[in-house]
Amino acid sequence: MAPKLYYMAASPPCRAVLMVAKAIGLELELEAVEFEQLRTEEILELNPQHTVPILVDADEDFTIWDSHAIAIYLVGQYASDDSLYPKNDIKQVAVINQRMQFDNILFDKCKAAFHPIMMGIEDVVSEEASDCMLESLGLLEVFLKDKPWIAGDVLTIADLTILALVATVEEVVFPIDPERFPKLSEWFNKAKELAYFEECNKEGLDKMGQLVRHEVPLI
Ligand SMILES: N[C@@H](CCC(=O)N[C@@H](CS)C(=O)NCC(=O)O)C(=O)O
Repeated sequence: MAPKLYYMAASPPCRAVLMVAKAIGLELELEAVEFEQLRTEEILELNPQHTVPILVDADEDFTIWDSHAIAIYLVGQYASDDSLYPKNDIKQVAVINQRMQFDNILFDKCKAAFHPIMMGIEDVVSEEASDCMLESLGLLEVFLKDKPWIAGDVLTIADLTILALVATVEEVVFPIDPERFPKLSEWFNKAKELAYFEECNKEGLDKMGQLVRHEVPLI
């Protein structure tokens, strides 16, 4: 039985997991959930933190949430090789984990920017929130200074988790300025060419754009 992913298309962490599954050629059973379902008994039983993505791998009697943890599990359990997360290379694992921890920080900054708009409290991303995002993008520029991918010489799950978020920033706030962020821009253009990028992100990016531009109500 295919592992089941509870997801929302608009959610960057969910899109990151979709990309990881595609990257390793794994078919998932997809269960789309709405925002207002997240605090139902069914979801809270799976994830008391009431967030998506959530992965239920019934064959393995295993449930896990958080996009980064799910990505590590899927690669370890189902990938034919471990290049996306080389678990025996402890230094590379440490760098990938550090980058994914940074992804959480960037996620919080994006949430601070988008949430007030999605909730109808503000109309546009505030200058302060925008500056915070720009500061984080600047750090990504530093990570990419001497290496082509976020955690080094090869594509890893850190690229895929950060990619889903950077694509969202580009869609709903501002384009990644190649003058200001040349390395990030180069990485982003290359990552968008991944065969599965469009398929995993298009619907969610469109939806996110509509949510932030008030074209559809959040709830
Ligand atoms: N660090 C988590 C973040 C997950 C997260 O916050 N997901 C949002 C959607 S983008 C969510 O489910 N929010 C609902 C809530 O917090 O109640 C991950 O990477 O999976």
